[in-house]
Amino acid sequence: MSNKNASQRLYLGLDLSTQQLKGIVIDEQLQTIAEYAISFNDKSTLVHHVQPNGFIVDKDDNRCVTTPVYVFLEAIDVLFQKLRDQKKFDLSNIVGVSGCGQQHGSVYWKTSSELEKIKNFHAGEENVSLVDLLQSSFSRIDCPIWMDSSTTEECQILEKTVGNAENLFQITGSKAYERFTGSQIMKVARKTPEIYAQTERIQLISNFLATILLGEYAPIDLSDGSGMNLLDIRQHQWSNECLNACGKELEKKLSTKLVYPRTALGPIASYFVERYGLNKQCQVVSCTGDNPSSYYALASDPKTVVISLGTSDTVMASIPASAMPKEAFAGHLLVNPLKAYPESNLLMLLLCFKNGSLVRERVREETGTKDWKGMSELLGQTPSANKGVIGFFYDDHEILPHNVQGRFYFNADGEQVNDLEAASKVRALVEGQLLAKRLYLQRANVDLNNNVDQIVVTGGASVNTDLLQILADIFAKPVYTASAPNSGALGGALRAVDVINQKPNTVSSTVECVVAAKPRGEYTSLYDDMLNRYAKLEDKIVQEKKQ
Ligand SMILES: Nc1ncnc2c1ncn2[C@@H]1O[C@H](COP(=O)(O)OP(=O)(O)O)[C@@H](O)[C@H]1O
Ligand SMILES: O=C(CO)[C@@H](O)[C@H](O)COP(=O)(O)O
Repeated sequence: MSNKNASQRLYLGLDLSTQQLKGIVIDEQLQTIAEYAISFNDKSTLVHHVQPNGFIVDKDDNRCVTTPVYVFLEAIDVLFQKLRDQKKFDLSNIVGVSGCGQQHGSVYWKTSSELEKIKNFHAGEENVSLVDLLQSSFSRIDCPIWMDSSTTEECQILEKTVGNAENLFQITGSKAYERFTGSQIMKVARKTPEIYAQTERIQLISNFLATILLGEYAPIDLSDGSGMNLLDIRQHQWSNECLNACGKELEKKLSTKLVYPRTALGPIASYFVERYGLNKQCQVVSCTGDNPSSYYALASDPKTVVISLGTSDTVMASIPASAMPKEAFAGHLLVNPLKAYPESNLLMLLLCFKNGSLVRERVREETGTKDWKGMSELLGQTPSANKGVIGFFYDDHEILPHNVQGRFYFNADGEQVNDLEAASKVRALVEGQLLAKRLYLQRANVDLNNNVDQIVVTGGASVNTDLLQILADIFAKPVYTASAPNSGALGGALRAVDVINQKPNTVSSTVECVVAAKPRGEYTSLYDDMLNRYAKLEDKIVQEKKQ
């Protein structure tokens, strides 16, 4: 163990995301010491609870999408085993741990009694796993995740109960969205009242992660809590109106306490000390949503737009609370993890596009390309703006625009066509996905000319420099990437650094980013025109869907 250093102070960040659990260990200088990813679809690592994609699409209703809680639990054990078995550093040097989770998903606890076994775990029980210890803890095993879009009826009820969509937006920062936890909970309460009654605690995936690390129920954090349609984002409290609409005595099931993303919760559970060698002094810091966590890591100032190209594609920006629009828009406002409103008067804008990496993978396969390099070669065969061809790829019910599904291809004359040849299809996909990001930022009144200096890109696809060049050209802004693409996990590690070292509440640690693509001026007006055509064609698709 040559690299071990007894005085080293290390910080662990975790990201319990859609397809994997990621972990990153950094030192006091914010340098990466180690990175790990446990894929939910990898049979060689998740022996008992592997899932083909990390999630299950219901065969009778493809709008219902869940992940068994055991997948999360096994992945946590496997990640800590990997940490224990590596020889790079000593786990007892980890002084703080925090993390994040895919947003909106919910975990249903029947009882906390078995959590005691994690908190007060005794050596000698080494062979039991988290799944073994928590066998009777859950009132339902399948956790609805953010890809679920089965709660349209519940969304309508929620909006109606508070008056209308506009009112819900003014209270919670979002109109009703199917994946938001409020309507998901309402569905459990309406369709399976016996399960709702048996449920003692409902958690987001982020505070579920903190709960396992602590060995006791951890509170929901305000930034991730903003993705539930249940929180009053100005008051930083639950909205009683929304709670009452979604379930009986819901506050009790969610916990009254809400915390800011930088809150020390207590020491790590003895399970992790006894089994994996963590230090019993290691502190657990509150966990948040993967998007706020990435934003925390990468947004050095409010003029940075962060784009995550993961399973979903997301766009994040800061907007002053005073500029909160009077009219609801298609996007979400969250309690800002950087500088929490009202101190700094900033909210975090989040735009989420459901059809992200999985559609890019599918189109790559459809066009006969084996890998991302092959896809780049196809991209190289067509010019910027694709000779006027535009495509919309909503394989799954999209979020932006809301609930539209299908593929729509248009030629340079704006006529709909049945299919596109391979090279044109690949470019239509990439340009269409990236144009949508600019369009929805504009629709959310973000002034790209005056209020945005740079774009920082993260997530699995952020290593693809061809995508980043197109992004720079479409936005006419420089595009940066961080050295570690797993910024959600990194944000967790950085929050642990900030909390353990008690950095002032308004300054957060951020990582250095390097320029990955510069905008090429000759394409700016081409993409400005394309954006106008894209917006009109999208309107047409949405209007036709309504008829
Ligand atoms: N070179 C690449 N080009 C484009 N996409 C990539 C590349 N490498 C990985 N990806 C995509 O990254 C995705 C995973 O991103 P990630 O941010 O880790 O997802 P999540 O956090 O949602 O689990 C994969 O689905 C894959 O399609
Ligand atoms: O629903 C949203 C945000 O509103 C998603 O962004 C989830 O948070 C999942 O994130 P990834 O696993 O795609 O990073």
